[in-house]
Amino acid sequence: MDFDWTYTFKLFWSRDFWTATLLVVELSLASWTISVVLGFLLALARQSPVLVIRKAASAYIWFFRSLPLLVLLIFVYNLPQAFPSTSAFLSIPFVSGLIALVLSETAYIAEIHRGALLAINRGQYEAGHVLGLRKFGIQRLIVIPQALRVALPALGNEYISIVKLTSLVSVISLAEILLVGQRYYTQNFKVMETMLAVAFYYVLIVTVFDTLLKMLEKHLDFSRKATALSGSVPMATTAETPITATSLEKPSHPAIHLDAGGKRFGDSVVFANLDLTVAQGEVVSIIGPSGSGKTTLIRSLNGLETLEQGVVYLNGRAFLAGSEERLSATLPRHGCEMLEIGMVFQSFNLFPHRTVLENITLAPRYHHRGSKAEIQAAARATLHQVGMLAHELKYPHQLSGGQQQRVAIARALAMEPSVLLFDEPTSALDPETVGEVLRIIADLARSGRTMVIVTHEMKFALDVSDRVIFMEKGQIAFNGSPEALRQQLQQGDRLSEFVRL
Ligand SMILES: Nc1ncnc2c1ncn2[C@@H]1O[C@H](COP(=O)(O)OP(=O)(O)OP(=O)(O)O)[C@@H](O)[C@H]1O
Repeated sequence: MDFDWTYTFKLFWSRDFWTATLLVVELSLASWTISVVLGFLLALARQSPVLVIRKAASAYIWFFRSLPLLVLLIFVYNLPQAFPSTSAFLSIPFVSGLIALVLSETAYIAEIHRGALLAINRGQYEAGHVLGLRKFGIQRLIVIPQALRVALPALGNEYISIVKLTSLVSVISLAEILLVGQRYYTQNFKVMETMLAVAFYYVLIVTVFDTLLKMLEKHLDFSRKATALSGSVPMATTAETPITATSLEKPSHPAIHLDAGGKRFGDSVVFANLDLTVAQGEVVSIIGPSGSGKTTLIRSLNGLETLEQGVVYLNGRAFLAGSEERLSATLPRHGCEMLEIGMVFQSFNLFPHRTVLENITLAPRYHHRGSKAEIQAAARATLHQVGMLAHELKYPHQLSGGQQQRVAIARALAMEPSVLLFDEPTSALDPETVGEVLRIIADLARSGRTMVIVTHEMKFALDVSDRVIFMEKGQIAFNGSPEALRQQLQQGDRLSEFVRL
C-alpha cells in the first residue's frame, strides 16, 4: 500500500491544524452555548399562554429546521450584497458561521429543552408557587436545574453535531480543519494521508468534549449522589421536642374565608356559591367521597386553581378573586400574602435535585429571611421537630414516603405561614408510614395553628379537628364539630353511610 504515514504523523504537529482545531472549538462552543440559552427561551415561548408568541416560536422552529445549514451559511455570508451596512461584521467568516449555526441550532435545541421542560412534574411548579417564588425564581431554582439534567445527554449530542457541522463553514472560507486539509492536499495530492489527519482532529475534539460532558452529567445526576454525613449535626430520628404553639394573636376576623366561591372545569361545575370560613387557630378537616371537590376547594384557597366566582379573604384582607369578579383586577398580585399560606401536597413535591436541608432553606433564602447560618439553624430546628434532622443531607429519593412527607411538612413550616393546607397528606403513603405523618399533623393541630386538612382518614379527622366538613357533589352537606358528627352518625343517613365505608 502506497500510504505516506510519515507525512500523516507530521500533520499531527502542524501549527495550521492546531490553529484550525482551536478555531473549531471556539466556534462550536460559542454556537452551542448561545443556542442552549436562546433555545431555552424559545422553548418557553413555545409553551407561552400568548398565542402569537407560541405561533411565532413554532414558525421559527419549523423554518430553521427545514433550512439546510449550507444554504443558511451562504445566505448569511452574502447578506452584505443586499444590506451593505452589515458587511463590517458579516464579511468575517467566523461571525457569519456563528450566526448561521446559532440560527439553525437554536431551533433544534429548543425542541430538546421543550422535551425536558415537559418532563418536569407540574407539582414542582406548584411547590415553588406555594412557597411564594416568582416565575423567574421557579425557573432558576427549580425547573432549569432539573430540565438541564434531563436535557444534558441530548445537548451533549447536539454539541458533537455542531463540531462536525463546522466543517461546512469551510464553504465561506473559514480556515477550519477541513479547509486546512483541502489546502494541503491540493498542493501535494496526498488526499488519504491528509484526510486521516483531518479525521484525527475532529475525533480528538469530540472525545475530549464528550468526556467532559459525561463528567458534567454525572455531577448533575443527584440520583447517584451518596449522602455525606455531617459530624457537626446532632442526630435525632424522632420528634423529641413538642411542636410549640404559635404566637399568633387571635384577631376577630377569620384566618381564611371563601365567600361565594364558584369553580368549574369547562362545562363541569365542581362547586358554586360555596362559603368556607376557618377561624384563627381552628383545625378544619374536609371529608367526602371521591370527586366531591375537596381538593379543588383547598387548591382554590391559595390560587393553585383559579376560581370563576367568589373572593378569598386572608386574615381579613381580600387575597384572591374569581376571574369573573370585578375585584380580580384590583387585587394586589399575591406576593407576601402567598407566604401566609403553607401547603403540603399528597405527592410531597419535594425538589429532587436538592438535599433535605436545601428543600427547607430554599424559600427562606429566596425571601431573605436572615443570613444563611440563621436560616440553616431554623431549618434544622424544624427538621428536628418532624424527626428528620438525621437525614438533612439526603436527597428525597433516599427517603421513604413517610419521611418525604415529614420533610414536606417542615418545608411548609419554614416560611412560618399563618394557615397550613394539607391536601390528602397520607393518601400516597404505605399503611405503615401513615401513622408517623398523622402524628406530626396532630402535634401541629394541638399547637394552635390554623389548618385545613383534606383527608380520607376518618378517625384522624374526628380526633384532631375542631370542625369537620363533609362535602358531596360540590356542596357542604355537613359542617360541625366532631361531637356533632358523631351524633349525626346515629341517624343512619348518607353521611353515616360514607363514614362507615
Ligand atoms: N384539572 C382538572 N380538569 C378537569 N376536571 C377536573 C380537574 N381537577 C378536578 N377535576 C374534576 O373536578 C371534580 C372534583 O375533583 P376533586 O379532585 O376536587 O375531588 P376530590 O373530592 O378531591 O376527589 P378525591 O378524593 O378523589 O381526590 C372531579 O369531577 C374531577 O374529575
